[in-house]
Amino acid sequence: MTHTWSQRLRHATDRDWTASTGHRFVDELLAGTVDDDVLAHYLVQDYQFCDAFTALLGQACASAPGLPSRLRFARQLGMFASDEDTYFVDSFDALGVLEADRVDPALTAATRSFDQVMRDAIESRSYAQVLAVLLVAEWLYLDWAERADREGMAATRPEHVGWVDLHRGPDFRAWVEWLQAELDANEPADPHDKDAAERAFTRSVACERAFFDAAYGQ
Ligand SMILES: Cc1ncc(CN)c(N)n1
Repeated sequence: MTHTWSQRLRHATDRDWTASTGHRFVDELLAGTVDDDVLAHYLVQDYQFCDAFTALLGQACASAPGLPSRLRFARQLGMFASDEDTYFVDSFDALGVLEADRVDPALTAATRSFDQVMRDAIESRSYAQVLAVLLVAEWLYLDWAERADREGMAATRPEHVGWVDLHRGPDFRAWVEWLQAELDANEPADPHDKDAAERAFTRSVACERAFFDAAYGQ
């Protein structure tokens, strides 16, 4: 069976990928047992992740080869600015997160590393490098959130269920499948660009794992 470029990258990073989708944080989120301090810490860091992530979506829009792709990113940016931001604000309120931690928290090493990966991709302006990082961030999240469909979910609190629901369902799945097809359709002919995109993919998967670890202070 032949595999696409994105499938090969996914298999090459299986160790960090499955450690992320099967992470204790995901187990506890789905079970509804994640400690409030752990969740608050994770969400505070993730809100900062969202800054570079939004810029990355903007760069994808700019680097895309034409209007249909640009419009796809523009739609996703709109969703990100509405539904996802509302989730953060509501969850910060529910968890009693202080204003200073919402706007200017101390960043963990994991957050800084992921931020650097995203900013490197932005600076490259390479469509493949930008897509590689975006695809990991969305595909890996779809993969763990769909555990709720496969295994069921005991969680009921909006802070728990909301984070799962933002990363599953037909619209999010279609977005991830589109990103995957877009990366495969834009595999660079330039070996340096291709190599850099592969490194960006691999670094991103490692960052996802470290990001979950950091929620527990590891
Ligand atoms: C660390 C991380 N990775 C991915 C996602 C999903 N966009 C996220 N919100 N945070």
